[in-house]
Amino acid sequence: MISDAPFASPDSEPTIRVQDKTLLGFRRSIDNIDAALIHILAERFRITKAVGEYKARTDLPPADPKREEEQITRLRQLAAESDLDPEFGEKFLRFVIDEVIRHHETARQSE
Ligand SMILES: C=C(O[C@@H]1C=C(C(=O)O)C=C[C@H]1O)C(=O)O
Repeated sequence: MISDAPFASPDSEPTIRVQDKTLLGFRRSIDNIDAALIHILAERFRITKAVGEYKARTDLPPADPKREEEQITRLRQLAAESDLDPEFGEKFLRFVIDEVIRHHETARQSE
């Protein structure tokens, strides 16, 4: 629950105060990180769009399972070294790669 009230009423869960300075400080950092993630993802999709167009022009298949496996292995390793759950790292990358392949299939159909 989010509230302006300084105290939680006794029978409810603790409330999050919108002026909580500590929480606001954390959230400013989260806001910057989320913005960076969006910019990084946008750049990645900008380049994979070019890859999709190139593959469609040159009759290459949309997906490259060997390359995906190499990337996933590499990024699982990086995740482990950075204290990020490698399972989560793989799931996230798989989600992104599947979307890229879908775009490549569309590019191929419209070629
Ligand atoms: C971007 C490519 O196309 C696909 C998408 C990949 C990705 O998003 O990392 C990797 C391999 C391919 O299945 C590529 O072949 O490099």
